[in-house]
Amino acid sequence: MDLFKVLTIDETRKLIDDKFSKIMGSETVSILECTGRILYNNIKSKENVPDFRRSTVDGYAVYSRDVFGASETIPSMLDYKGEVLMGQEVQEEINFPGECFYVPTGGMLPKGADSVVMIEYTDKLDDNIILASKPSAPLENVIDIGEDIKVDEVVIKKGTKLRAYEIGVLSSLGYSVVEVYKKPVIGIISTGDEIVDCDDEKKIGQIRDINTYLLYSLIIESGCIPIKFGLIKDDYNMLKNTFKDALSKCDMVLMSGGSSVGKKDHTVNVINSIGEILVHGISVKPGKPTIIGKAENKIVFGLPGHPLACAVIFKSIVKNYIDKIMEYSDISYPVESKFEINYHKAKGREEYLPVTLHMINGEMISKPVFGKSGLITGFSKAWGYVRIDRNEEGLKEGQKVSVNKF
Ligand SMILES: Nc1nc2c(c(=O)[nH]1)N[C@H]1C(S)=C(S)[C@@H](COP(=O)(O)OP(=O)(O)OC[C@H]3O[C@@H](n4cnc5c(N)ncnc54)[C@H](O)[C@@H]3O)O[C@H]1N2
Ligand code: MOO
Repeated sequence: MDLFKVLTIDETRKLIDDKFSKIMGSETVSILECTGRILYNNIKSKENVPDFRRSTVDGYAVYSRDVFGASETIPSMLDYKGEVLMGQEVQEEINFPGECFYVPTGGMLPKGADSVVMIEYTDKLDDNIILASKPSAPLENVIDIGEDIKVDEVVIKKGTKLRAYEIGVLSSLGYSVVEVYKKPVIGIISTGDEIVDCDDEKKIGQIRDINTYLLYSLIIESGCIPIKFGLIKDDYNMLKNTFKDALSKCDMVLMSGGSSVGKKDHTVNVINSIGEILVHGISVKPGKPTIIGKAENKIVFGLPGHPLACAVIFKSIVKNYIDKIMEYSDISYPVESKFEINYHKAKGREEYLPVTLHMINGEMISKPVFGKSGLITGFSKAWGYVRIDRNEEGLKEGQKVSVNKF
């Protein structure tokens, strides 16, 4: 396959969709361990929440018609029938006209009561008579049966990423465990004679490994399990053996470096020796010399060595595939801003430009962070990125742009 017969990002995503149909299986995990996991099935409620009428205040449970028109000058006179105890079913009921029950916040309303008058608006005339000086409408200060969740309602949809709020819903419905997608296991192989590990001694001409750690973190952020297969020298056999090992242990493999056309760029040959190359070159800046292959029915990515290019391809292509196999759609809401300067780019490549955001005179302004894709600080200094379409020639000063968080 010729290098740089490039596909667009959209064509690349479509090709991945066509060639790979894998969907992850499920596992059951405790709700204490499921933050950020993707839900495998719809969660349907077997019950109403709450399943009894509950007071939201400390006060007197009444029939609203009994306090209609009550005021400080002409209070409604109510017969006190007793007290509701927390956590207990109330057997008694109140009768019209004029009966009431004391009810604490969260307590069950007796039958016949549809409203609660807050204690602040009542006076105890004697042991049997309560005066209410304020009206209380039907269901005022009350959570009705099924007001939160109705029986048979789908409360959380399959494919939802579980947050604290969904976990609260699960516990309210009596789920202590939940079925979620298994985390994809992703292998990372970094290649290059010049790369040393971050705590190794470094000589002139060598650089510390960034991509292993960058990818490791991006994989965790994306809800997957990373496995490091180490730093491999530019040696075909060593790379092939490590690649085989990674394929046997992982759902997908990411190789960083060696994706271009240099003499020591072995990634293409190694993938070809076991599987096939599907893409070599994407029209995106940075990240053009990306490789996508298929080996043992698994997807394999050859990511560019330049750290920013490696991150852009992860975010735009790899993450898209990860979401797909967990049937998750990541909806992110960009921040709208005005671009600070005129910025020129060549037509033909989609570009991911890192930017910072600034509130200036009440307007959100985005400023580009310039830097080559071999520099790591481009994204660490930035808040997010602006995606510039491949057919655009750049951005104009003052142009409205959407900034996505990185
Ligand atoms: N003749 C051409 N040369 C290059 C082209 C091209 O089109 N024609 N494309 C350039 C672009 S764009 C990129 S991106 C790089 C991609 O190169 P490779 O994927 O083959 O990566 P390497 O050559 O191995 O490394 C490139 C660069 O990145 C550094 N690197 C590699 N791995 C790591 C790591 N784990 N952590 C930190 N930095 C890493 C490496 O030292 C190199 O400086 O190719 C251009 N060349
Ligand atoms: O992908 Mo390269 O990083 O455009 O520098």
